[in-house]
Amino acid sequence: MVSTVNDAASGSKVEKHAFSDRVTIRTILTRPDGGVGLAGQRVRVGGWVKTGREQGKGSFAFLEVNDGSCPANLQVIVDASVADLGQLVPTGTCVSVEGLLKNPPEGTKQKIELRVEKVIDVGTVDPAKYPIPKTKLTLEFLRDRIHFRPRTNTISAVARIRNALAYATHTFFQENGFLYIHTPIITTSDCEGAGEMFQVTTLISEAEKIEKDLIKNPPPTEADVEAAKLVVKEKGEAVAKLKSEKASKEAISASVAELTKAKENLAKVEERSKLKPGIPQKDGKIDYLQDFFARQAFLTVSGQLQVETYACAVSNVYTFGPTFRAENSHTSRHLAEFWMVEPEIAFADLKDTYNSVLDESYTPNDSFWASIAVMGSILFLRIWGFKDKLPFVSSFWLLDKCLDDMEFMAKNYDKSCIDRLRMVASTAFERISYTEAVDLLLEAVKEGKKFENNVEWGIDLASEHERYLTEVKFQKPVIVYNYPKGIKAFYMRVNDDLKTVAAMDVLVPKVGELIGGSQREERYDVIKSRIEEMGLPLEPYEWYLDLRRFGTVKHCGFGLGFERMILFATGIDNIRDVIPFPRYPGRADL
Ligand SMILES: NC(=O)C[C@H](N)C(=O)O
Repeated sequence: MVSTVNDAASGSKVEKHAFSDRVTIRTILTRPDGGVGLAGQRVRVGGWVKTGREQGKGSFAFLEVNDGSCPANLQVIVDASVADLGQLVPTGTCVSVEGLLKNPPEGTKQKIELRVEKVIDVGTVDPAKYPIPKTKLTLEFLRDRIHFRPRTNTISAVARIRNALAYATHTFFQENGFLYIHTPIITTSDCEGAGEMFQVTTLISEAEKIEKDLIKNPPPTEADVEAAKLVVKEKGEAVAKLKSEKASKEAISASVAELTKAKENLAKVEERSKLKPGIPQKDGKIDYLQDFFARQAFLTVSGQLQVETYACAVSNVYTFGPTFRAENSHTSRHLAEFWMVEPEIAFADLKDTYNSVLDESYTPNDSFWASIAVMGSILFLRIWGFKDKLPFVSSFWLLDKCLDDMEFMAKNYDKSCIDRLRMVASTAFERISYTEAVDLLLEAVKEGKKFENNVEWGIDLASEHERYLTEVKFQKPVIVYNYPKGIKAFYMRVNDDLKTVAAMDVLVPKVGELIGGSQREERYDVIKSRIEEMGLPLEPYEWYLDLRRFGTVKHCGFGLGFERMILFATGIDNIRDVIPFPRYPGRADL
């Protein structure tokens, strides 16, 4: 039995995994001594062979085994007397083995290796057929083998970083008194009013079912219905006759039973005779009353509107979940399904004093800065003047939790990713109004900078504009605020100039827009006319208007694109590679 074993010499022990009889490779290799102090201990490990080779004329084999608990592989040595080596060496083979940890001979790169005494289980691989046989494969190639890509160094590192950032997000909000609200995935309101929603309906599958059924069992004809009606009539008359003849109770109830059966049959025949192929229509339009929810429903584009109902009741809330946009975007920064962190705070407004709040030379050095989700919150707190509530801890969350993965990213994808995290943590963010941003872009154009998209006041900034501001002009995160109301959503608070809204976007190097937020319009009359002005129907937003009719409160919130934060942290170029199962036009594998 392999369990925790004490090493008397060093006092160190290797921890057994809580839910299996193995130890994770992480517990061996990520110790400060690299595992040296564990020599002599007996352990069981399980994992997948990254590379394997037979040595010494087939007398033993070296296997590099990885179990996903850390980026590093454990070197495993198996003698030919212990197992069939040919079965163990192909890349992708799964092995569960038991043996003794040993210090390898001087001069080798490993600090500790496992000498196998017993092979417990093998999940074999036919190398000629294994879809990801080589170790260096492009990320594009891996997108076509989505079920195997977690076995690669990059995708497993991304998974660990993603996990750490999700943990950081919840930790930050939990430690700062926010309630996590599970907003619905299926919704009947279009938060952004942009009509980019995926519809949720059973009308199509129901119609297909009916069509198939009607082919198999053709619907009853009018004559069938008449015949069934006739049977009911006859059975009814039979009952009446028996009753008038004062027949026995038994005879009457038998006859009533037959009548009931005939009536049931008629109901069925009538029901089936109404079945029509195709989507149900009424007055020339699709009849959503017959849909699953008896109305049109969609996948959410944002949890904001619903989370506002909780902000307007329990004050500090956040939601963190998947959101969906049916936007035909083929860029490296858009997904049809992505995760968003959305805090919402009541009793908060865009303070006139925020200048002074931001100008304070606060140099944060806390773990939460490493999670950019949290960076957003800190920004939020800074912008809205809650600076005294900033958390203070001594190290970077991501560098604390996943230093080895971050080093892997720095080595293979983006040399500057770790420095970028540090920079964001220690630099005061630039803060400019939209009008100033447009002026700066126009200035750049004058000086010869070429943009594909025309620059003028009133445009929605394109990603090339955003990246110019954050990467070239300021070379640090930039908060752009007070956007023209014409390009922003109906719920944003109209500023006194009546031309702009109290919105802010946070632009960061590498990704451009990371966060979009705003103060919400709390004035009933203003928001009602904004909805109308934008040509949106009032009826679906009546409940939202109620929040302003009854006990309205100033409140603010933002949405942070979780995958964009991972792009920012890792330096990976394409957003499709930082979500486990990317969905984009033309693709929804698994
Ligand atoms: N919660 C937010 O402010 C995010 C916003 N609803 C968006 O989707 O951009």
